[in-house]
Amino acid sequence: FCSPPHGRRPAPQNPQVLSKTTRPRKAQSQKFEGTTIKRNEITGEIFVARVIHGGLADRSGLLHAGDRIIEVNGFAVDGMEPEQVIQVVVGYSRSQGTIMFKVVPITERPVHNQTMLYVRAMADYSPQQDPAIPCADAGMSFRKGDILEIVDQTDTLWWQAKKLPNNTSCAGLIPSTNLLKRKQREFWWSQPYLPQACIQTSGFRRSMRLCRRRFHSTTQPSCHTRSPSSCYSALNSPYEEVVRYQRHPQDTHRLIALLGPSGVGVNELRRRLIEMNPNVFQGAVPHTTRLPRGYEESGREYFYTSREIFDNMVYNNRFLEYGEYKGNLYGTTIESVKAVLNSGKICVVDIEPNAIQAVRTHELKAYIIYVKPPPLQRLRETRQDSFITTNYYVNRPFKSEDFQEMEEAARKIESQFWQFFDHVMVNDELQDSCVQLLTAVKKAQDEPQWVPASWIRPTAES
Ligand SMILES: Nc1ncnc2c1ncn2[C@@H]1O[C@H](COP(=O)(O)OP(=O)(O)OP(=O)(O)O)[C@@H](O)[C@H]1O
Repeated sequence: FCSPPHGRRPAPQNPQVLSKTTRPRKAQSQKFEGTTIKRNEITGEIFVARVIHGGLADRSGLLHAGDRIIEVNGFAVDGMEPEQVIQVVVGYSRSQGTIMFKVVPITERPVHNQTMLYVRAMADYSPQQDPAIPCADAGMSFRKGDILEIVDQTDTLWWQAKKLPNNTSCAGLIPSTNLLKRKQREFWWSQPYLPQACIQTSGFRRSMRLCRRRFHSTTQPSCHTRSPSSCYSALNSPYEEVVRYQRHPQDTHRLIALLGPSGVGVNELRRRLIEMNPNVFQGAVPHTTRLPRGYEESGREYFYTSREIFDNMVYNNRFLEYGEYKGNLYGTTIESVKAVLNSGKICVVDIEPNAIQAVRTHELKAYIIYVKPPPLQRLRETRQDSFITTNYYVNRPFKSEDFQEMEEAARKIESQFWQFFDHVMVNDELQDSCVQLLTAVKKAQDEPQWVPASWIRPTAES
């Protein structure tokens, strides 16, 4: 039982007496009864505010939202505070094990004709830190990226949901989309203005420009992505509707997008995956405005184009991401990725976080794998014989600062983009990581996955 402060008065009908036999040890939990109650402030009458999906009251089918509670074990509850009613219920269930409610059922029960809805949480939520929740104990916390099954949307403000994989039969309260948006808006306005709030990537991956990024104001490359608002905004929808999707063997493969902090090894992993089986995996050939070198062939290392054509392609939104490095433009087009997918191979790309929105589309159906660095000590041990390439040095040994920088970048990426990751792997031992990656890629192609509903039922926006 749990008690929100106020309530409307529903129309009463004939009183009924319902009894429940309970086990005393569970009596202190609101899940025990699985309802919340409220008091009509004018009449002092006590009503069932909501019945928690899967809770005891719901399973018994005896109590419904809007029912008026008159007595608990012969004890009249009119005029009492909801908290006092709860104490009475808890007291009786501890001492006697049996609780008898006398209720006046609501005349018109709300019709539950909604279909089951699954969503991916795009924000974190903790009922314990939400003073507005009608009952914190009945609330359900979630982290961004969690898949939630919405089981009841009758209340416009507070929905009932279960977290998947389903390890509990009883639902919890979560804020509705509108309510959570309102909370996010209020939070957003209460924050000081931060011009650099989005992750500022210094360039784009080595695989595209074949030279490692390094922060330096004069040579710092700029990076752009296809989506106009590439930074995930707090004002976007807090829940994304998802559906279970399994690729049909005749469909093109899902794009595999690897992402991680600079130097963590996404390019190495991508390269090894393709090398392991070039008949199955392939990268997308990027475009560049730089001149071809002696051994290079157009369409193999790069597609070489003039700046004018490149600009035109940017204007026509043909790039997933593009950027400038040392005076030359580089970019990966959607067509280049599609060409690999249409050839029947699995396209593997490494992307900057800002390109996430551009690959999460109906046509590419990207499966995003986040490559996380291992703890500092393991980084030191595993990267002893490895080299990084910077703007100043080609292949110099890793330094402590590189590892710290990698950890810091990982923290920022995770805090901003975790909800978009379909799979997270730690790049510790390289051999193990390759096996892990291969397994994840196979799963992405052959097993059912949660994907945005808009990919399957395309809307005007997708
Ligand atoms: N698990 C690992 N153990 C040891 N060395 C690794 C491991 N993973 C990657 N490396 C090495 O670390 C170096 C950096 O890797 P890589 O170039 O793939 O980084 P990256 O994530 O693509 O970053 P960037 O795109 O900025 O170059 C390479 O020399 C690579 O061989």
